[in-house]
Amino acid sequence: MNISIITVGKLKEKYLKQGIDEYAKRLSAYAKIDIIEVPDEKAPEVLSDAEMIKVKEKEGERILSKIGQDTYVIALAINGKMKSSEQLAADLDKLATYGKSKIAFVIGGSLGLSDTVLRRADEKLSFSPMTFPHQLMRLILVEQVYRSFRINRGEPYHK
Ligand SMILES: C[S@@+](CC[C@H](N)C(=O)[O-])C[C@H]1O[C@@H](n2cnc3c(N)ncnc32)[C@H](O)[C@@H]1O
Repeated sequence: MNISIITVGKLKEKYLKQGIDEYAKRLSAYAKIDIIEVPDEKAPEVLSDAEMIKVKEKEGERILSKIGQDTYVIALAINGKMKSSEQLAADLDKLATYGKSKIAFVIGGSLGLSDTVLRRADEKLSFSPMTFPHQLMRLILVEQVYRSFRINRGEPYHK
């Protein structure tokens, strides 16, 4: 399975980078993993609604340029569907069974994902009704994807 994680902006914090690298390394034993960073759109602190939409759409175009037509897209969205780890694992297994071998997880920038990206998504996945910083979300996601593969292989993993 080819898993890509598409994110907006450069990861700056060293402690997050170390965690993500560690889980990406572990995950690479089970799947081909690519973490793709697209540039964030520079914007002032305070934005009108219209400016916010414009920023998200620009970042969205960059995200979509990294996604092939045959890729199954899972957008991370606060108001998406919540799943247990076992459910995520089962769903990834099902996708592989039905020949969907390219999966892209998409994480928005600080303003979130554009409507165009959300429309392209095959599903929207929520990790909770709380808002996480997009860079921390990367770490949480890569750990959960790793956990999914361990669950699907029936390998022990601390609960
Ligand atoms: C700082 S959040 C953006 C907040 C923005 N106000 C919104 O509602 O999308 C950045 C990105 O992290 C991801 N994210 C943050 N919290 C999440 C959660 N609880 N579940 C799923 N994705 C989340 C989403 O992809 C979001 O676009």
